[in-house]
Amino acid sequence: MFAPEALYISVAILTVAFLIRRRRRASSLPLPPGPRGWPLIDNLFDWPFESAWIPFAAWSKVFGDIIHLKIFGLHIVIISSYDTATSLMTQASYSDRPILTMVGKLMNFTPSIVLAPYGDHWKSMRRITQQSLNRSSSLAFLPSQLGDARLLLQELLVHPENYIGAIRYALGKNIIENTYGIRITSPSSEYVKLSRETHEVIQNAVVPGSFFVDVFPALRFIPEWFPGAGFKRLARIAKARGEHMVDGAFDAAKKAMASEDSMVSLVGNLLSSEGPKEMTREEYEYTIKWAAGSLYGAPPDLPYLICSSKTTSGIATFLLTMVLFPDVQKKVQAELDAVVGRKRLPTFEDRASLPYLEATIKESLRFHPPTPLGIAHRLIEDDVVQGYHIPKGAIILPNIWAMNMNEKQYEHPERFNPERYLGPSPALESPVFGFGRRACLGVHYSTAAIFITVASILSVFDLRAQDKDGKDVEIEPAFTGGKQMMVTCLSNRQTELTIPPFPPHSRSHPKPFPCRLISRSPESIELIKAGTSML
Ligand code: HEM
Repeated sequence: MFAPEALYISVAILTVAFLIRRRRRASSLPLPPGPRGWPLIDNLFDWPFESAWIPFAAWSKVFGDIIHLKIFGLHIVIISSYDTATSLMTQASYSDRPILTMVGKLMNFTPSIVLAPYGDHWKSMRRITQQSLNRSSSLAFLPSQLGDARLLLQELLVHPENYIGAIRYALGKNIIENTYGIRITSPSSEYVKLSRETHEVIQNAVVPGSFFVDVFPALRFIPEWFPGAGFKRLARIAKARGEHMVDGAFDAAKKAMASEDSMVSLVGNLLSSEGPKEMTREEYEYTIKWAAGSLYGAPPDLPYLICSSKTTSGIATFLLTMVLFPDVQKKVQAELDAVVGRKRLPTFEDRASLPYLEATIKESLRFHPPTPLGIAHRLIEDDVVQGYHIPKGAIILPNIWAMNMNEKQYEHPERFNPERYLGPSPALESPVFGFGRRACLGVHYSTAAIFITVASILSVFDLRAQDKDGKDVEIEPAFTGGKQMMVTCLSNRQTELTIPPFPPHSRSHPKPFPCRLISRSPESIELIKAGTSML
């Protein structure tokens, strides 16, 4: 007679046997190839200090698309192939993040979406954020994005030299308003200031080598009064500011909902709904608070909290390419003039009729991605890939920059050529928004922001490679690079990072470059001045 118990037991035994065998088999296989290290310190001295994506790309030509490095026992795997990254990083086992000590544990930012480990809290935050940021829901943000682009033009008319600061403020204002429904009226508004102040203390904390706890996570247990334990004091201040920022903005959003001129916001919409049945109201509000806190902010260089910074980097690279390649700029403007004309400013309705501009945006993101090494994932269990053993706990870094420079994928990848995205068989879009279950949640929102910002600027301004006196200057394009990466990995050897796996400098943006914004005509100036009243 058939006994179901016997079947269950047999299946369980076979599964365990399979897993043990797989594990044994996996660990008997070779690790992926990579530079040969030294005893004990492994590849410590191989680790590139500057713009690591470039030497990693050169190694991939020698070792192949999967490179292995080890630093004090920590396995790091760098993937340079789009197909391999896509097939691996969509799997649940590749969807964890490294655990952080200073920023995550001591400063308490682990509950944010970007840092949260793969698990229930992260899944709930991701689900509710996706509800508001998916393709159709993000259409609700377009009117405010258009309004902020018009305000930006007015600011650029008065202070054209501060174009990066003005763009950063416009994007940050828009995120805070849409997330919390709190009205932001100037760069000195409370929640912009709070975000900047939190940023200041965290920024100090992530400077590599400043704190031994970066390298020895166990030091976090020493008391604050102990000589040399200044980092504990800093962590305490950052934690308090972070809590004030995340909790304070959440409470302000609740108050804003009750006010007469309340704005539609992500937090407001979520709080108005019941939430999932399996969650208590308290759990649901905690999830909303951290989901919102993860999107919050205006200042740059805080990629683990501040999403608008990557959009600013993307726009800065676009503007750089416009001054580097004036012929492309002329073509973009010719298209804008043909579709929008010179008597009004662009709107989102024009987007589908501006394929050359869309192609130029895609090409500038490919030309230099805002996060050339993505954001690190962490492997939850042993795996075998192309006959190599990838050990549990390995840090997985996708080399997006190398993928964008792959000759097999892109003809003359070093050339800036928007045409590759036009025609019947356009090139592959660069994976700048990351991979799999952890892929960027802001893709629709941020591509809309990039479109309306650059379309608005180019319809009324010419961008020239000139100094402030109007003298033409040669531009040698240069991008910020990633000094922190080694400290990141050092401190992560116990899978507890103090420096994030995506430290400030893993976000890369153009180094300051001369760029003069000159209004295209007297009519352009009138359009800018009338811009917001025409909405
Ligand atoms: C050009 C602009 C942007 C770029 C290039 C970008 C890129 C990325 C990348 C590479 C990741 C990591 C994906 C991975 O782990 O594989 C990421 C994660 C994320 N992004 Fe963006 N991002 C941008 C703008 C934004 C904006 C504006 C928002 C919010 C409105 C946002 C929200 C997020 C969130 C919440 C995550 C974490 C996802 C998770 O860990 O589950 N991003 N982004």
